[in-house]
Amino acid sequence: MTDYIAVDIGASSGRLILGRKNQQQKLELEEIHRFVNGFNKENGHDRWAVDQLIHEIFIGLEKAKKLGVEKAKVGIDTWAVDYVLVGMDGCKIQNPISYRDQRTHHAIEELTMDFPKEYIYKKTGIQFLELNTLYQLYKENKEDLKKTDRIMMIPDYIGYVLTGNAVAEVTNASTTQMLNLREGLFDKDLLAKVNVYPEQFPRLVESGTILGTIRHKWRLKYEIPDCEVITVATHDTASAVVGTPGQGDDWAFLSSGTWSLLGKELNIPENGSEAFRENYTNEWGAYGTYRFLKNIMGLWIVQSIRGEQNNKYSFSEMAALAEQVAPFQQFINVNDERFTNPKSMIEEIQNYCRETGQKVPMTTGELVSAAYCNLALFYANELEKLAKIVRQPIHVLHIVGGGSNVQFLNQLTSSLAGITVKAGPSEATAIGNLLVQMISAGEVANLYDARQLIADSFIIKTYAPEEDKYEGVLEKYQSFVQGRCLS
Ligand SMILES: Nc1ncnc2c1ncn2[C@@H]1O[C@H](COP(=O)(O)OP(=O)(O)O)[C@@H](O)[C@H]1O
Ligand SMILES: C[C@H](O)[C@H](O)[C@@H](O)C(=O)COP(=O)(O)O
Ligand SMILES: [Mg+2]
Repeated sequence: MTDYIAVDIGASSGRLILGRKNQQQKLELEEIHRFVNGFNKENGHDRWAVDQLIHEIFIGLEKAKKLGVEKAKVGIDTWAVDYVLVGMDGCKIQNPISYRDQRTHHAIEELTMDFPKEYIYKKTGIQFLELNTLYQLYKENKEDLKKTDRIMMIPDYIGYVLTGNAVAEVTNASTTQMLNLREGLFDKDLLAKVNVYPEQFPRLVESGTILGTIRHKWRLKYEIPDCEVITVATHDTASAVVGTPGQGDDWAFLSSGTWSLLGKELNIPENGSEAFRENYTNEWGAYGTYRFLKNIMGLWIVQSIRGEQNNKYSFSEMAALAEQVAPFQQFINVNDERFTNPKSMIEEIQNYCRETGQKVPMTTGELVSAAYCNLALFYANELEKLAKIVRQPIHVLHIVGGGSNVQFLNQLTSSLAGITVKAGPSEATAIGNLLVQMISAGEVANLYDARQLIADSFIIKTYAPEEDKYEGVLEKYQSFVQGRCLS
């Protein structure tokens, strides 16, 4: 029986999860290590401590060895868009800058002055977010860029440090907004626009490619199993979509973690005028699919509230406090860029409500209820648009990720959107990571069988709309947001 280890590093936390098929042919998980992730100010920018993340991975692998794992396959997935500049000496030039750093403010307007957005969208089908790699490279330190031999996306860089082999895995490479949909390569015009040469990116590979074994020098330093690294769907959201047990074609996914990513898995990209107008993206998925989705601010808002209160409450305690508050006391456009990285999320929410003449949430319960209610409203509003753009009905929303634990939010979403919600698994990203490894090892036949295995192995909770509850609330929200631009 082969052991598989998923390394899933989201924006707020990382985890190593050991997976294997048990005697009953069910997928069995064991969380062997969890650690906090986050960015800090360093050399004038918000940066990720990537060496610490790599150290945490080795600590997790040492724990696997102590559990008796002698040999394993390993897959690494992380958040998107961010990258490491690697110099001629093969070493990183600086710690990678976080996508929430202020440096890309107004970068879209600047870059698209002489490079129309419609043209970029036709080429790439990727949504316009200031955090995209394209705008980060546009604003990158020119001296550092000149010293750069390779530009590696975060999970590719981690795989490179572990094995010595550098690749650009397509699901995460697509989030750069520099992959040409038609050519299947980095777009020459966009590379030139940001002064990057094609050879500065490693070769593109599909999910499921064997990257190599962990270098001997690491086995001298850490007591770890004999590991072979597989390049999985290295964008964590791509792994989350693989790990979503959707069946048939009337389902949508909501990867609910630090970000909420709401979308549908398509077999051909949808980069027409309506998708462009609604700023939907066509991130590449595993096995030739496309993740037609929209980024929504997500539980970052709740994480920020918790952090500002010195983690006084656990997330489940915060959810319980929110449930005691009468819902929908104020409307908030959660995608307003003011919530991307404010000094104080609590003050930003309160100022938003003051400026719009609404009740100001003061207690933790009121603040978290405002976050949940307005996330659910955003989801319901977007589901209507999503179904229209893809010209397919959506009857089921699969909510996966940590947010799938929030029963109150799951039920609100089902009632507002008027559709069935299926919640779980919360570790869908890690599960999707493991399943791509199992498919590449021939232990699971394909994506369809992988999703069947998930449905058979984990408890998925179903929520049905509560008839006539919150009658008219969505319509009132829609007219409120029409009065304010909704990104
Ligand atoms: N038991 C819980 N109750 C309420 N919220 C939860 C619970 N577990 C996780 N969450 C929510 O899920 C979020 C983390 O989701 P996760 O998918 O682990 O994020 P990421 O992968 O971005 O680190 C937390 O910020 C929290 O809001
Ligand atoms: C900027 C990207 O959209 C972002 O990386 C997002 O895809 C992501 O990382 C979601 O994963 P979390 O687990 O961090 O919410
Ligand atoms: Mg995650």
